[in-house]
Amino acid sequence: MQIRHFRIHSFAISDPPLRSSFGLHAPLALRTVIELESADGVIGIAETHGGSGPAETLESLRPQVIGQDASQLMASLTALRSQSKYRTALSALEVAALDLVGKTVGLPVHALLGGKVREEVPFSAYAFYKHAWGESKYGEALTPEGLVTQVQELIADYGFGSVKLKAGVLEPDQEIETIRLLRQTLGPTVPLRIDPNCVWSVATSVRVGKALQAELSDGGYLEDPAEGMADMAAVRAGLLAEGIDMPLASNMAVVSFETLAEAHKTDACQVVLGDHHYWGGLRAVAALGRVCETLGVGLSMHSNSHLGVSLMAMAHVAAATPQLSYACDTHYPWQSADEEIVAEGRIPIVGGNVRVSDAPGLGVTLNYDTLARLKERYEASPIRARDDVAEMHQHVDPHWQRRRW
Ligand SMILES: O=C([O-])C(=O)C[C@H](O)[C@@H](O)C(=O)[O-]
Ligand SMILES: [Mg+2]
Repeated sequence: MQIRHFRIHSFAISDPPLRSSFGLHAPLALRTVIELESADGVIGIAETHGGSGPAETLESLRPQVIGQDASQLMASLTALRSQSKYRTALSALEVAALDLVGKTVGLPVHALLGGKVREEVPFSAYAFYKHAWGESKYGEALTPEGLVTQVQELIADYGFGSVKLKAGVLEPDQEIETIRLLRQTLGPTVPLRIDPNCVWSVATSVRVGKALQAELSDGGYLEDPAEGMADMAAVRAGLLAEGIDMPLASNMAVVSFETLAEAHKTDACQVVLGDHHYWGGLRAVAALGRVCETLGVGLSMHSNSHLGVSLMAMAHVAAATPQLSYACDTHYPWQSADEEIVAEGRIPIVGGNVRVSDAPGLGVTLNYDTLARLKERYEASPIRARDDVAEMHQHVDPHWQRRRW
């Protein structure tokens, strides 16, 4: 399993005009796929964040990757683990190495992680306020009613059993109304979660939590309402003082084992959104499950605009992590079917679930024609990093600034 070739592919995929408190998604989202090829010609793959920064960090590790045995690669890179700038690159290398090992020995990645405790991994509908332009089949959603229509369409297409609202876009009262309308429309049993990406003050966060006490209970949560550990802890304390034991979830204050330890001291986070792309890989997320169990904290999963290699890697680790207590996030429905780089085709989401593959490795391989097309798009575009503010300035409001409510 000696690694002979290390290929790094930067590419761009279409992305609809989705809104968040950070601004507006650009028409192109950047991704990277890596390939590790062994002396026997077996290829392990992984998908990670895109643009020049991630590609350069991966490139800088080439001398430490070439010539290593794939089964020992992560051990050989141990010294870099403590440096946060390498965490995303190490995560991608770990996934690709596990895929290579799995494809060589004939075992699926979930088996290499200790075995699957579930065949199907639940994912949540990820609803966004959205503009009309672009080629997405989902139309404009800039009102509570528009958002509910979008969610109904997502559920009709994928059967999702829970819903996340990307908030921090409209006035908080309109977002409260959106969640209430979702509850009325979807009935009492669909868990709802709301994530304004830290754009609310402590007082607003507590006010929204109080207003949505009923709607966000029973499997829902309030995700990253306020910025930083101290404010998250203050929101928690404020809600408890009102007699509201609503879980706060986080992928912004809690981004590592170190920050989880800090959050635990102040009760700032009751649900961690793990993400193998930046927590250190699939085994780090599996370990996170153990830590969450020990701390009495729930586990969910964060996503970003992604394709099937990333989605299937999430499915493998989620299948092998007994502590997963919430449906995972995924942006997958926002990506175009004709841009899927997985040769086996688009990963089905049925009944809100992804069935984890039992084929060797991740169970997916690359469609090199599609990858070549998406790489050409990357080369032809000047975009090398995500900039949602610039998109807002260009397409919505030249004076837009991130609002703090
Ligand atoms: O839960 C989250 O914070 C995310 O999913 C982060 C993403 O970047 C999301 O805000 C987006 O796609 O705009
Ligand atoms: Mg979030």
